[in-house]
Amino acid sequence: MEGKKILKFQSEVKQLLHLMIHSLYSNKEIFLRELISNASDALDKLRFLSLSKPELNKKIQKLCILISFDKNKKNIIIRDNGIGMSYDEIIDNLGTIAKSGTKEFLQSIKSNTEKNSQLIGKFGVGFYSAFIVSEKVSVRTRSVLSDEYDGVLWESKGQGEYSISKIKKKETGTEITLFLKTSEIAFADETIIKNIICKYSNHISFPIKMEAKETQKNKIITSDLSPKIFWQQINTGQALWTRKKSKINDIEYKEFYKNFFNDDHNPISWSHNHVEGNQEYTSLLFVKGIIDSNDLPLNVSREILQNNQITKIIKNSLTKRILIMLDNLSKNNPDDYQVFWKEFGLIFKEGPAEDHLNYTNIVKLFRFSSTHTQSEIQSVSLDDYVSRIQSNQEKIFYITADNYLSAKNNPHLEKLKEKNIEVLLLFDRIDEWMMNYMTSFNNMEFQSISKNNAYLEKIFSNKTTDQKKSEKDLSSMILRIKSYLKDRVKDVRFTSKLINTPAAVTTDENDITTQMSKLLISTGQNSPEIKYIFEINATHPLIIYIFKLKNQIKFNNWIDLLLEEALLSECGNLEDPNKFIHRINTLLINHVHLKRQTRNQ
Ligand SMILES: Nc1ncnc2c1ncn2[C@@H]1O[C@H](COP(=O)(O)OP(=O)(O)OP(=O)(O)O)[C@@H](O)[C@H]1O
Repeated sequence: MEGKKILKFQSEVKQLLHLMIHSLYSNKEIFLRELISNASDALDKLRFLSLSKPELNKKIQKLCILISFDKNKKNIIIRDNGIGMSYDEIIDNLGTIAKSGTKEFLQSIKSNTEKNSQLIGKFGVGFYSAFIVSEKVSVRTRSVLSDEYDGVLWESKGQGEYSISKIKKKETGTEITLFLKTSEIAFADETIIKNIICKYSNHISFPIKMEAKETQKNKIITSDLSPKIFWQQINTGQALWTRKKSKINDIEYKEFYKNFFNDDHNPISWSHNHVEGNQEYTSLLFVKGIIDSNDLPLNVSREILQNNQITKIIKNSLTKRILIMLDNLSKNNPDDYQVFWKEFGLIFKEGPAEDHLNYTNIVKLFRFSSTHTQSEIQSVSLDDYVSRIQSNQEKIFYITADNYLSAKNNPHLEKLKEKNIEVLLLFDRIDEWMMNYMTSFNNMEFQSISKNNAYLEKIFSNKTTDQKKSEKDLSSMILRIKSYLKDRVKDVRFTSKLINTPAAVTTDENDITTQMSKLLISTGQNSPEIKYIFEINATHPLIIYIFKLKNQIKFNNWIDLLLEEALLSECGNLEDPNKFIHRINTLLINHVHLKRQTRNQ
């Protein structure tokens, strides 16, 4: 041993170690998963390095991870013949935290003490988890690029400092010895170690071997009378996705997902396929997924991989597969699909704009709130909508608003509700933008009911005799309003859309909608000013009352009030709310005076 140095851990490592050791760590056994995963990474790195250094080829013939234990010495040893570490690398890797993920983990831990133990499971916390069960950890390592006198011994009790010295090490690779705390000595046990490996590390593609003694069952033919030690492979050595679908049960898929992706929850669904043909690959998809193919180039720069023709073909077919998987889930297990939609619906809504190729299959998976279900829960599919459509209905109606209640109570819905025509209620912020791309379904166009349009006119053209008479009687009112409002509105007209509401505003077919304008403004862009069409319900008692007003000032005041009400309902706010409040108060005072006068007479 040469030049032993004592060095201090970076302060974040100290924090992490403190947490590891003192937090309520219910899941102590994961220390082995983390160390095996590091060993497996080290083997992968060596394999990768050998691509550019053929002299390392013979080292990659027998890559493996060896685990041994000694109950009496209270230790567990994890060995790999991977890439190893040099003196400087070990200081960088085991003395500091360079990974942003670990920093993020520390951050979340600090602000969320209650969920600490849950959180630890979510992040791969790596090497330092060894200190959960060990009072001392010793690492003997030698980089494949160093000679035998450049081995390194790193030791620490996990209390703020570590020692480091140069040693002679014959083999390249890393050997980690865990000196177990007395309270954790139970981990030095064959069955326990085997179970942990099978639970967390079965999918590791390198053999994980354990020291085993000869027993009656696994007798080795030997002339020697003393029991033989040999290395027994514990993991199946075959990644889960490479096994036959029929030989894997649901529990294995679920456990694999949770361990591989560091997730506490079970996957909602998965799709496991082996494809043969021009390209051969296996995929196991949980939205997060694994693709295993020998056809991909070994030169794994992300750009090269993404632009590769084979990657593009695989990507296209996997997108289709995921859409089929979701479609099956939505049909066979709508409750689980609802969980998916709640979590990912917003992202999914980017689909029509981003992926024209799969447009039909994407929009089929959309779920909406509608006037039929009368619920904020987005559960209506476009197929559901079409199945309930009226015999003469040619379009799919929708309305966009800031939230469910303003969509549901929008006055534009009044007549449609009476006619039993279903309307989709869209109130996610992305919806208005999405509707620019979601133009049709099953050859039916979408139609916003707050936009003026010839088809909507047609739907409402079937006016009652009362309505026709009222509109005829009140026809002069339109001109009177127009000459007062002038260019404050684009047009004034009668409407038969409304029942309980005296007036409403709509936008012209080719004009920008209120929601789109709001979206532009909220993203810091300029929005053109909207000129609304002011629509009057000629059968409403208030309109009939106003029509009869001879006093022009009073008439104008009422028209202002109706326009403000309509704008408030459409936009959710007013340019000058105080003016509106003042107007209402004046009208109320007049009303009270009038009542008093009548009583006094
Ligand atoms: N057996 C090993 N052989 C070679 N290098 C290793 C080994 N174990 C750890 N290392 C080095 O130490 C670094 C830190 O390990 P640590 O487990 O803390 O984090 P990580 O492996 O980068 O991430 P994760 O949190 O996902 O495990 C690794 O990135 C690797 O470079």
